[in-house]
Amino acid sequence: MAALLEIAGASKSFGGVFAVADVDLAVEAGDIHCLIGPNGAGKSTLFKLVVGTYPPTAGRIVFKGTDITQAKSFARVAQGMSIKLQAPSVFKALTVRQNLHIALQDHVARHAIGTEEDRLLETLGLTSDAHRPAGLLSHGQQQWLEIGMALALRPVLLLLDEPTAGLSSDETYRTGELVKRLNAEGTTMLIVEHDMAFVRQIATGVTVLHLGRIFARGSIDEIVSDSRVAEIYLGTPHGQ
Ligand SMILES: Nc1ncnc2c1ncn2[C@@H]1O[C@H](COP(=O)(O)OP(=O)(O)OP(=O)(O)O)[C@@H](O)[C@H]1O
Repeated sequence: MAALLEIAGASKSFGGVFAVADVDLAVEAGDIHCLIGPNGAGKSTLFKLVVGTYPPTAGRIVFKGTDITQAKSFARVAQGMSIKLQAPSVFKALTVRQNLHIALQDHVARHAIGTEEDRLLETLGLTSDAHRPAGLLSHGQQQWLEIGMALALRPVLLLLDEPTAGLSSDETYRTGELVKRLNAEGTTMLIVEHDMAFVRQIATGVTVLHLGRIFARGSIDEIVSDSRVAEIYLGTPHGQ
């Protein structure tokens, strides 16, 4: 069976400099696939090709068997793709429930919104915070709320860009448990991440990008025991 997401020979150049070069990557339904690599490796650019921020310079992106290489972002979302970007963008003055309401109102029948809000609050562990302004939540809780807003679309593929950035180790662990719970409920994930303990907690497969190209791929154990991978991290702020 074809992969849920297939990236084939994808490249993206900015003024002749390749940020992503000839990348092949398949994400199977049910995967939690983590994309790692040193600063400037091309992770964010590859993500942007998947979500349609811009088209690739070359190559193809196929989602659920449909070529979406030239499709606009909204069309990709309509087909079941959802993304949570790194920078939090919750409405801080509104309550947690109101934030979820806004995310849900275009996707769920009006009479079912309350039930869906309750379900998401429970999933996110935010039931007791439902009536608090989102701006008063901890940074971790705001990240979870944003994941909840991305889930309002009931995506089959959820893309998370560094979901643990700025989180405490406890919040990071809880984010990992949330990711695994969502995956068990049927959401496939592609996650850009730097925190290797988090990657170990969640990943079913790992791809390492370096200088825009696929450098290594495998299980987390294969990746962390690969001395070539250790070498490309040496001297970077994210050295593990
Ligand atoms: N819009 C752009 N215009 C020009 N160059 C860009 C643009 N976006 C990315 N680049 C370059 O492409 C390369 C890859 O950048 P990218 O942000 O994709 O890497 P990354 O792996 O996400 O890095 P980080 O972990 O630091 O976020 C870098 O050299 C970057 O400077």
